[in-house]
Amino acid sequence: MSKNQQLFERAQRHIPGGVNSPVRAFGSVGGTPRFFERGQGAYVWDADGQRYIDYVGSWGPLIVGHAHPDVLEAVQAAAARGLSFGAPTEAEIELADRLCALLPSLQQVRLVSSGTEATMSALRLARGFTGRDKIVKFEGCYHGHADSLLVKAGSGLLTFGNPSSAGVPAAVAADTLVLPYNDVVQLEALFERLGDQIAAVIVEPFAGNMNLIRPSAEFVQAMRSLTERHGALLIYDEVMTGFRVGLDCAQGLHGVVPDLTTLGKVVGGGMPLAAFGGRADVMARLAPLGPVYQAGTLSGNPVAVAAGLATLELISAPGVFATLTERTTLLADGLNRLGRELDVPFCADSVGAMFGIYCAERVPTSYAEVTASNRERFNRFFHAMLDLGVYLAPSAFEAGFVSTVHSDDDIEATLEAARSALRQVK
Ligand SMILES: NCC(=O)CCC(=O)O
Repeated sequence: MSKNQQLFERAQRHIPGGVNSPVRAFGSVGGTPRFFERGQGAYVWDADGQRYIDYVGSWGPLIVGHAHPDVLEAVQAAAARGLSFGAPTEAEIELADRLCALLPSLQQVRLVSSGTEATMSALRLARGFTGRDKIVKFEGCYHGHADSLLVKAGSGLLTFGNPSSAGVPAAVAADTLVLPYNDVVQLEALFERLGDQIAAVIVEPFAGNMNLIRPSAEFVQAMRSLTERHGALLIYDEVMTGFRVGLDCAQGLHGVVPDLTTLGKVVGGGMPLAAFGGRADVMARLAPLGPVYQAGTLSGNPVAVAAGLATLELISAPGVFATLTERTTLLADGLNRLGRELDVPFCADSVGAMFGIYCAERVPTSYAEVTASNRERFNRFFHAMLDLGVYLAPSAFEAGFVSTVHSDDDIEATLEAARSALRQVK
């Protein structure tokens, strides 16, 4: 038995499924999850000493790669001053100032510890602000694991074929209205019918939890104008896209000013940190100013804030995002070329430093199209790549991530591996 297999056996004794988050299990691709011992730059090493080029990056946060010296130094210095105070610190102000400077839609921001907390809190705030109960989400979008959002959700729910979680009271789910992503006609019809009861529309502005799906310009425009017209809030869930698709996030690329934004992953640089923020009049409804309660012992944790600040500093340097975007495009273009060359229904797409790989003839634009892709071929491709030293997300429904330390050589090696993998799975 390999060390990975031994660890997996051991893990399953006291940890359900052997993992602390379902997407880590190789539940849909099969086989043994890799147990990582170390990460450096663009690479990770598993318990058997195998090295992989890593395109998961802890599911998004590691935009400057593993163990970046600047991030480590900031974290170590902060840790030496104390792990947590449960009281305000100056560094929190710095991070809030920085986020508000980077995103014009943020007038005020509150720090929390996970993306789930950010979306859950933003929704409660939207409901408290509007005095309305209903929310609109889109099929295949994943906004963390708060009850009201686990309805027709993407990520692990889609991967494991259980898109609406058990344990969510029917009464809670009843206030979550779910529509197909990119369907303007249905969105207009819903607002026509129930517009005065809808507190908010929450959306992944590029869907990254059902692989990578782009919104159409009409869809983006409709979400903004309909919410505005009907007194509902538009929540851009940028936990994944924030500082990942660009320094001005998806909202910058769309030219949209949402009412509220949620952030996570990159803002914490690999530490548990997330945020939600937006219009000052809305944020003023939060306790201790207003009646909407939201709290956290570790919110704005100084060690996490240090990691976030150091990461944002690194990616704010001139040219960083241009290079990141170029490299990610190089990867997607190369994968598209291989699909054509080898005559396999296989293609890719990318936005900023985020990419999608599809075992399909062309890039899907909807949940229906993406779920019609060839999952069985993806699973074999995943394993072939893993054997060749490339770590992709173990699911046909998750986006991939490139970091600032993936070199042109890494991309080239990945494309070489993909050529051989595609030949195997053809
Ligand atoms: N798309 C998956 C995630 O973004 C979150 C990772 C997790 O659920 O562990």
